[in-house]
Amino acid sequence: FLQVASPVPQGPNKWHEQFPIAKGQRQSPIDIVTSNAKVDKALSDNPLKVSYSNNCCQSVTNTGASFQVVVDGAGTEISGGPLDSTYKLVQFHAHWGPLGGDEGSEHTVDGVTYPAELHLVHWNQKYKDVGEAVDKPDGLAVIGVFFSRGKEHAGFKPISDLFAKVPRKADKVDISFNYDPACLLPARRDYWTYLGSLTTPPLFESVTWIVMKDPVEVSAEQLAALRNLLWETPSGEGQMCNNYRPPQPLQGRLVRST
Ligand SMILES: CCCCCNS(=O)(=O)c1cc(S(N)(=O)=O)ccc1C(=O)O
Ligand SMILES: [Zn+2]
Repeated sequence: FLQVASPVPQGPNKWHEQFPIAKGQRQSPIDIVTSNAKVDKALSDNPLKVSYSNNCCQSVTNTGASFQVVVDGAGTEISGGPLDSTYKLVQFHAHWGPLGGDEGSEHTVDGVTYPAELHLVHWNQKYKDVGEAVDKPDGLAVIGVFFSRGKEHAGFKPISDLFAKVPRKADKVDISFNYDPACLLPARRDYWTYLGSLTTPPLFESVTWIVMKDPVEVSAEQLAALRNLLWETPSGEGQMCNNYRPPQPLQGRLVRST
């Protein structure tokens, strides 16, 4: 009769016990100190090329840690900028804070947080699949887009409207409409880039981060819709929030800028 509940996931400050790489040399996220970022002409000489198709998004799932829009790789590629190879989009998700708060992003800019941060995850086509790429030093490229609170984002609405349909872990709904994830990128394509890691376990140091400088505006209602997603808390099921890792030591890494 002893109830053995499934262990509630440990917070970021405990991850190092099971994932020692949490204290590694190229962990993410980081605080981007804009005055230390180095403009690299090479990044603009070979501009980041984002070519997504508008029928690549298959479904939205509640992973128990975020929402995840699963993408089939057909034609959704990025290249150029800091990338030495072509990478394909596999999924996108986000991290966010408490209702109405201003923290929630993973990367911060001169110590400033945003209410949420979107991650578009891509894998290097030199590997046979994402499972092979996920722990290689050049295996992944993640585009980070800050969400700020403002007017409604028409492009994010079809996705944010689906969160109420996937309240619990492993819930999944198909995306039956055409959707081009490029609509989530800011108009100005300037970014910072540095070598880092996954921000959730297994925390592999396999990510070339491309963090867009400009946030995109989403409405308070769209940020609130993120809380239609539920997850396990120590006191039972609750609204998913504060699913972000705080900034990690830079360890002498260079952040480059367009
Ligand atoms: C085989 C283990 C896969 C773990 C990494 N998968 S992932 O899609 O890259 C990912 C990235 C990230 S992040 N925040 O982009 O580093 C978060 C979650 C996941 C996930 O799998 O849920
Ligand atoms: Zn993420």
